[in-house]
Amino acid sequence: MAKASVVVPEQVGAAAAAQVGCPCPGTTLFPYPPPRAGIAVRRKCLQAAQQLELGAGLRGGWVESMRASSPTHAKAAAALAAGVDEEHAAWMARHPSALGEFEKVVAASKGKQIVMFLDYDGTLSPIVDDPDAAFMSETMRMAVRSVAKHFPTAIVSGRCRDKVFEFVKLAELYYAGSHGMDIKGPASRHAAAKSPPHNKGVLFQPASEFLPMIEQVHQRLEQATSSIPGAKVENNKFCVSVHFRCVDEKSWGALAETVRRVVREFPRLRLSQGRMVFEVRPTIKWDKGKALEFLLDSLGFADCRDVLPVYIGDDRTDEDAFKVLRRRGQGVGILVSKHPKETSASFSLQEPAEVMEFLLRLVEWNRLSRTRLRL
Ligand SMILES: O=P(O)(O)OC[C@H]1O[C@H](O[C@H]2O[C@H](CO)[C@@H](O)[C@H](O)[C@H]2O)[C@H](O)[C@@H](O)[C@@H]1O
Repeated sequence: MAKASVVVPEQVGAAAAAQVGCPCPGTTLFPYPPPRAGIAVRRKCLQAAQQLELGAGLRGGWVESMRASSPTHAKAAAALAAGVDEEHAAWMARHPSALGEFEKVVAASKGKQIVMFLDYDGTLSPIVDDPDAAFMSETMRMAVRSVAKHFPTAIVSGRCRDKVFEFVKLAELYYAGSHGMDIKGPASRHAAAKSPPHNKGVLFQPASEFLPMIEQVHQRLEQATSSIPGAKVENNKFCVSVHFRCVDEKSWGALAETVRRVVREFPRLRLSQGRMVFEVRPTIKWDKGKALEFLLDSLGFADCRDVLPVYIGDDRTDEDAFKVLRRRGQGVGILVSKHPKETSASFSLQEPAEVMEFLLRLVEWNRLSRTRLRL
């Protein structure tokens, strides 16, 4: 494991929260130990594609970048054709399987509290054409439920929080929707009683002022892309996704140009790219990495050496969280990918089925460790 040692974590989450106006920086929002029931909380082309910032001069590279966003598309096909297994082997040596190296992962947690962070699409559910049909299997749900019984567990997704909850359906988890811009803790009668009815259990929404703007850009994007067959615009509350998975490749240039033109009308919004999707979001300095730190702080682990955050994700937006773990020198970043990708994660898993296996092994390992301690 690249970063097995623990460094003193800074209170970056609290500071970041303060930066965007968190009402309660440095405060423990989520009581710990975690609730049993009811307590209130992804070479060159790829690099160029990390951020399609407006005015970045990447016009010519947009379609290349859109191709690169589908690992099963150009890069993988080219790699297979050239028979470059070596590249894959070298990548696996740098990012070994979290299952193959399971003992190393759990050894890093010795004497520490594991906190689980799980991305949704491509991590807990397989990637499908229709974003509204990205269902999670019942067996995966049971695995996540078991993990949450042992460790505080959060879902960190680009999706709107309500939508990801509809898919996951587990009230005992922490949810960070809209790429971390909408954070909520587990359902708790006590906390709900204290919250205004419209705001039950909501802990942090650093981009609330952008809501009207997101509505506007959503409408403009729907209007502007309606003539492009297969384009789908998804309102994720504090951000908007424009999907091109079902758009004919010949129309990708036109779609990219359209999205770019619309987003230019909104200087306080920025454009980036995920897996066959454009992401439009506020320019605030908030991402999945900041959400991870916010959640750790809120759980009472701000200055704690005895915590091991484990973050599993498949997308470019998950890289922000992997970078935070590297910077802190604390935790385990696991990228879900069958293909070599530039990543700051230390380990890899190939697909959601392996994520499930990993989660179940973790539960079993923890159960056995606790039993051994009792004997
Ligand atoms: O952070 P995540 O939970 O991974 O969300 C990122 C985006 O995921 C969804 O889109 C992706 O999955 C779809 C369903 O498999 C697929 O059709 C699409 O091509 C992928 O990009 C979601 O629909 C987006 O809103 C999220 O931003």
